[in-house]
Amino acid sequence: MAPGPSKSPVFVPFALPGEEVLAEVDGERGLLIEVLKPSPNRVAAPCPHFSTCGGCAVQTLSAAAYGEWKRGLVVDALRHAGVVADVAPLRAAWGDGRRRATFHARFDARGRAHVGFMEARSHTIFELDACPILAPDMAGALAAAREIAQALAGNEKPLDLVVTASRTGLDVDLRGCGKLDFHTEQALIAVAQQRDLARISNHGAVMIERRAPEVLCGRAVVTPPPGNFLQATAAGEEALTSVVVEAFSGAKKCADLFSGTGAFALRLAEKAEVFCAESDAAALNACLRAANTTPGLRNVTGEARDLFMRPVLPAELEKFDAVVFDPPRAGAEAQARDLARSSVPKIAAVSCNPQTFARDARLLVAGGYAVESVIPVDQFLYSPHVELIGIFAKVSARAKKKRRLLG
Ligand SMILES: C[S@@+](CC[C@H](N)C(=O)[O-])C[C@H]1O[C@@H](n2cnc3c(N)ncnc32)[C@H](O)[C@@H]1O
Repeated sequence: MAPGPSKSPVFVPFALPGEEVLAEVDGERGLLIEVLKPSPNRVAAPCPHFSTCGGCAVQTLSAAAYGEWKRGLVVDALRHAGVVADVAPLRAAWGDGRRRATFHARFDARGRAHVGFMEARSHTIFELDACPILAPDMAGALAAAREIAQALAGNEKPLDLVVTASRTGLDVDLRGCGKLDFHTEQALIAVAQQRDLARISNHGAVMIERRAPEVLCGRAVVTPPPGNFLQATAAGEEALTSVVVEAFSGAKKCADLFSGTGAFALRLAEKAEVFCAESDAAALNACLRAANTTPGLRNVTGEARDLFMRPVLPAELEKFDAVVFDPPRAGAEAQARDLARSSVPKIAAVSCNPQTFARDARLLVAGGYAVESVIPVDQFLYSPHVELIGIFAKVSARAKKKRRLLG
């Protein structure tokens, strides 16, 4: 962001703070032509597709500046919401790369499928053979996506392919192609065989499952339902869950709200009984099945429940020593209100959106919770996305009074 000719700010993608640049300005946006005076924080972009591919916009910041910038996104959101908290340095959790990606496909007039990511500032597909931020287990994902898309060429609708690396092979869920006829399904089954894919589904409906996809959650082996949410990197899931497991050590009864397929629950169940609540019944069942088939885990129970409409109430929460909640980007306002009114001793809030995290944290603080730690976690290398985790402890009325007296 820089002052434009009219002194109103102009957003110039790929320019860094403090730089002097030559840009073609159109309204509030500028097209970077040349960097005249580079920032001392500027480094060379590591990816050859930088600035053409729309995927990874923030590659030219030095590691230290990048870490401070992402941490700053969390600091700003908390400050804006009026929540006082020390924010830890950014934890890099890229591990060996992304184990899940959504590729886009579009078809040209000759019926050729173009598959890849969107180009920067455009609706054109940027085709690439390899993406450096994908995990090695995603090798072959782009080639498989291209063959699948080509088999759907008659379809013409814009298509998305969600590809997840599982330990039994790639798991592909198609979005946007509608109901397929017999011949197209047969062509896709042939691609699955040739490419040795684990599964292909069409918007959650399994078309072919050659092997059940498997993902490890601690000691448990989960078969996620098609197109299921999964933390973007295995290292990210490990980073987030290890903070929660450590914060909840000693807890005997825990709850995992917005539990998905049990990333937190199945690890916590190594030491504690866990209750899960999640709106997606298929994800919840996958978690419960994994819990039941993993020797040595404590009891894991669950309820398919819409926590926006029907949050777990303070009276229901009383039996838990610790609760983790990990909602979608919209956050968990209703659930945070009820958690704030409970006396659960320890709460972990996990989020992919600093703004809604800050709003929910403010509710917890207003309800008598103290912020013990806030840790930003980076799974989405080179993107403006940041995950974060906050640990909160209930301050009893007596302890609160004592703290006030002590200043
Ligand atoms: C960010 S994911 C977290 C999943 C899991 N904790 C994990 O780490 O893999 C959010 C989860 O919230 C679930 N969800 C979305 N809206 C919900 C709602 N209204 N009530 C309950 N669960 C919901 C989604 O299905 C998804 O599993």
